[in-house]
Amino acid sequence: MKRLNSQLQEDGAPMELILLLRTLLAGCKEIAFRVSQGALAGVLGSTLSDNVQGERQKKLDVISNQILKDILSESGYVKAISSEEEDDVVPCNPEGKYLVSFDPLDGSSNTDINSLIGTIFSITHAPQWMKPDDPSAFLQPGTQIVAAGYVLYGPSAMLALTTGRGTHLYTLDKTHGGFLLTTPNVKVPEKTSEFSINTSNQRHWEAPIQAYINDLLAGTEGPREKDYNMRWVAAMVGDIHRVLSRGGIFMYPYDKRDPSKAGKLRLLYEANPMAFLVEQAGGLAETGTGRIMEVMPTEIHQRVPVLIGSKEEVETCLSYNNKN
Ligand SMILES: O=P(O)(O)OC[C@H]1O[C@](O)(COP(=O)(O)O)[C@@H](O)[C@@H]1O
Ligand SMILES: [Mg+2]
Ligand SMILES: [Mg+2]
Repeated sequence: MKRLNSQLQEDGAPMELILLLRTLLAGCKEIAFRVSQGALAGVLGSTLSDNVQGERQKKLDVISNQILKDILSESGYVKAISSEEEDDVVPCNPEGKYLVSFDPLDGSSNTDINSLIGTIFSITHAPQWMKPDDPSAFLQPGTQIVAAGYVLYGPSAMLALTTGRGTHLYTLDKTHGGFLLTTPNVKVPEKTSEFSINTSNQRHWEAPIQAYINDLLAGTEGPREKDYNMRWVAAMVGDIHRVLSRGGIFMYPYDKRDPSKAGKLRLLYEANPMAFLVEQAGGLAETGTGRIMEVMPTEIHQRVPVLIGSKEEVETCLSYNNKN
């Protein structure tokens, strides 16, 4: 099986980007090991502190964040880091060519129930004008991303990665510790009968989303004349991996619980990297009013509504905006 390195070279990735990705993934392998140790290593449970998102941090949030911060800041390739778990950007090597944004541990509510969790990341060029502690350099639209991916810590540790030449899936071979290419150029089916949304928020959704979901739930008796199945992993990395693997629509739309927030999921750490991966696999990634990757960020912890997945299903969902 092909190794990560040769696929990245085949995709024309510059050597320094390949070395940065290998460094980042070495951190993810360390996280995969810590996660697999679970209670044996005392990594389960919560800390006593809340992060800038206002969420109680899990021990694994803090551990994963520290592992990635250390390995990236020592690498020399990175000018600065922005993390879901850090209030501000973390300055690294002033000569570094790249910026890395990451969600060190996605699916935090799953850590203590041994369910799916992962790490999500994206890489952009570091503007020469920027000072390493300048957050404005991170306010680049998703169209500027040069590499994005996630590592899913599941029954097997899997990597989904794109450098803009398709999306490939790799599996971590624990015998020699390398990621091997298991699905090259994965394609998201255009049609699906599977949707993914936290329906406990239904009463807070806007009317078009309410109508769209009601029609899915109506099945063959309804206007869609087809039965749909529902899945919710409560970890975006797990739900998007299912979408990449067999199609579907994953949604975390705007809801009225907190009108000051445009959604729950973070643009830089979650929505943009997942949008790049799914678009490179032939799917769509929308906010409801436009392409996620064209959103011009205004701050590093910005949230956006998310509708991602099978092309025809996302288009149908968006068409409900025009219905009375
Ligand atoms: O608890 P809810 O409303 O189901 O939200 C689940 C969503 O929240 C998240 O867990 C947020 O990510 P973090 O765990 O990194 O904070 C997503 O992975 C997931 O899609
Ligand atoms: Mg997350
Ligand atoms: Mg997280």
